[in-house]
Amino acid sequence: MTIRVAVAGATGKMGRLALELIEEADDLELHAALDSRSSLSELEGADVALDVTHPAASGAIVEHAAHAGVPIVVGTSGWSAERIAEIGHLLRDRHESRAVLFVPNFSIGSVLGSAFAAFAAPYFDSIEIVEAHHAGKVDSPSGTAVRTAELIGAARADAGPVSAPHADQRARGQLVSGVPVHSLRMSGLLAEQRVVLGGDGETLTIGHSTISSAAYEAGILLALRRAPAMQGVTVGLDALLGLHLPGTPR
Ligand SMILES: NC(=O)C1=CN([C@@H]2O[C@H](COP(=O)(O)OP(=O)(O)OC[C@H]3O[C@@H](n4cnc5c(N)ncnc54)[C@H](OP(=O)(O)O)[C@@H]3O)[C@@H](O)[C@H]2O)C=CC1
Ligand SMILES: O=C(O)C1=N[C@H](C(=O)O)C[C@H](O)C1
Repeated sequence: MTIRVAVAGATGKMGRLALELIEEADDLELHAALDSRSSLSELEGADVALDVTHPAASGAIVEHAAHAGVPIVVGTSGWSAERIAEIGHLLRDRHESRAVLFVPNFSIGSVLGSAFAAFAAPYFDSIEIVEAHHAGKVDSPSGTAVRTAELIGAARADAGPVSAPHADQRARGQLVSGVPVHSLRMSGLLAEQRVVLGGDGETLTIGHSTISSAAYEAGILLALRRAPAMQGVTVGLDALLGLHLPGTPR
């Protein structure tokens, strides 16, 4: 069966990548390609939508897809846990069961890096995240860093909060789930993240570098193929990869 995909953000870097993947895949077909001037009604009738736009635009796109009964994969960053929870309420209020799949990072290596950090988190009281992105990225901290910090917080439900001394000083980063996150925006790179975990006499560093957008291809395809059969709000590719992270519902 062919899956008809509507791409919001089709003129952007991620959108153009998605169009190439859809063109090459036998089981995917382009339903609509939207840019900032398009009517959101173009999403309607698709088997699945992909949102890779801008944090300021993503909310309306997700809500339109939800109202139209179109499952949607949300790659756009800048979604907080609170806003994601609001989408869950919206779906429940409307008795709408179609999937809204938020994917903070389509890179399988990045998903694994965040998972490894969650597995290690209960064993180290000091944990900080340093993420670095290209200068064009408008949101900070990155969606990946927010997701990683939330997973660390969940994994430490029994161990207690991370030790983050002097966190009231701006240079100590932004606390997300109690984890200090430090954001760099600069030329010369695409996306990197380091999670540094400190214990007695040792540190453990879990690092991931995105060298090219090819890193996102497998995750985009996985999400587009699986979302049409999913239900409700899901965050991250972890469950789709069979990863069961500590402190998260099975
Ligand atoms: N989840 C993941 O793995 C990844 C997520 N991202 C995220 O994906 C998003 C897109 O990134 P990228 O492709 O690099 O961005 P680009 O700036 O290259 O493209 C943005 C796209 O969004 C469209 N757009 C911008 N503003 C609006 C609006 N108000 N309404 C509707 N469409 C709009 C643009 O259309 P127009 O041409 O008309 O301006 C363009 O098609 C970002 O949030 C980024 O952080 C990025 C990489 C990986
Ligand atoms: O804007 C980007 O480039 C990226 N955004 C996502 C994020 O906020 O984590 C994913 C990846 O890091 C690239």
